[in-house]
Amino acid sequence: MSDYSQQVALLELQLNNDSNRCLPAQLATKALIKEICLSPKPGLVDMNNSGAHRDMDFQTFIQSISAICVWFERFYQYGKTSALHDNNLFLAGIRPIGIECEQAMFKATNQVNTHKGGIFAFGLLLGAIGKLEQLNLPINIQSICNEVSSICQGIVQSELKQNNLTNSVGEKLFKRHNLTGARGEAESGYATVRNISLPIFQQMQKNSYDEETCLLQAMLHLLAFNQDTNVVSRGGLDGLAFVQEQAKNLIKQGGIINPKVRENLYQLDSELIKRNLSPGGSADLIAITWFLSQYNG
Ligand SMILES: CC(C)(COP(=O)(O)OP(=O)(O)OC[C@H]1O[C@@H](n2cnc3c(N)ncnc32)[C@H](O[C@H]2O[C@H](COP(=O)(O)OP(=O)(O)OP(=O)(O)O)[C@@H](O)[C@H]2O)[C@@H]1O)[C@@H](O)C(=O)NCCC(=O)NCCS
Ligand SMILES: Nc1ncnc2[nH]cnc12
Repeated sequence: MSDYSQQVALLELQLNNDSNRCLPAQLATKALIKEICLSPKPGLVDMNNSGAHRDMDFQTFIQSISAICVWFERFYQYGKTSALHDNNLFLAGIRPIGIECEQAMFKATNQVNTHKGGIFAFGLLLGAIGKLEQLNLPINIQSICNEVSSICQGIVQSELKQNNLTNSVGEKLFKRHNLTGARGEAESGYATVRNISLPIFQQMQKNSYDEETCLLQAMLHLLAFNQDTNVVSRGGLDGLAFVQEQAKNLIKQGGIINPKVRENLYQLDSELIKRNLSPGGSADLIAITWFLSQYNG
């Protein structure tokens, strides 16, 4: 068994052993476990190092997952009980749960932001699945993503274009560079995942590569194409262009199935650490890629 599979199995036992929890909540927890274990992830926290982060490490992420996974059931149940609400009301109702979950994360990590983007995304995905289930509608990649997109319809317009007041990282970057970040990705129904990383992940699976290799290849494509506001907040648009160019170069060489590229990933990790660049948004999308792959067909 690879280090990745061993660590995933260990953490599954430790963090995901409550069989009373609904399946979507268990899958979301699994997705976060797989993301943190996947290594090497350039600039990000993984099993090898803390990437470009000085305030968090692998253990911080385990504490974070342990604190937030108990909230996943709440998002799903909210989706069921609020299935008949219109989309605006649905979103307004799920946000306080998201904020409470964020607070639980900050408490568990000593105020470090490990999964703010992940909570936002999985809150919406689990809420959408609960709603679909309650309405007896089909549950698959397309229907889940359509539902998140409907729930978030107008969120970029209303929170980034009009009421851009709180000056969160996302709001500042929208003003400066027109980047729509986590909100844009949700409103598009996870277009970057559906159009880029998920097809790559599925193609690799079809070609019988192991899960770790499939996820690393999906990650390379996210690094190459995702407009990651975390990278921009630390390194500006030049930082984003650098990460994307490097990843595109590795893809051109065949990606992760070329053993030389696997080696180069370690070099890219060192380079991003040196430049203080961390693709935290892409980390979330890795987890979402795996999660959605479980709803294929
Ligand atoms: C809507 C919110 C997510 C608001 O947050 P904000 O206005 O800050 O929005 P964004 O910058 O757009 O994104 C927030 C996080 O989303 C991830 N992200 C970034 N780019 C993308 C992208 N293109 N697609 C998808 N997701 C993206 C990213 O999260 C990850 O990185 C974080 C760790 O990185 P780090 O570098 O450590 O970040 P900081 O500590 O902030 O900075 P440093 O000082 O270290 O440099 C980690 O969170 C990852 O998950 C972005 O950070 C949302 O917060 C909100 O409204 N919350 C309320 C709850 C809610 O509404 N929930 C709804 C339903 S549950
Ligand atoms: N592995 C990781 N490293 C840094 N930031 C992240 N945000 C989500 N996952 C992350």
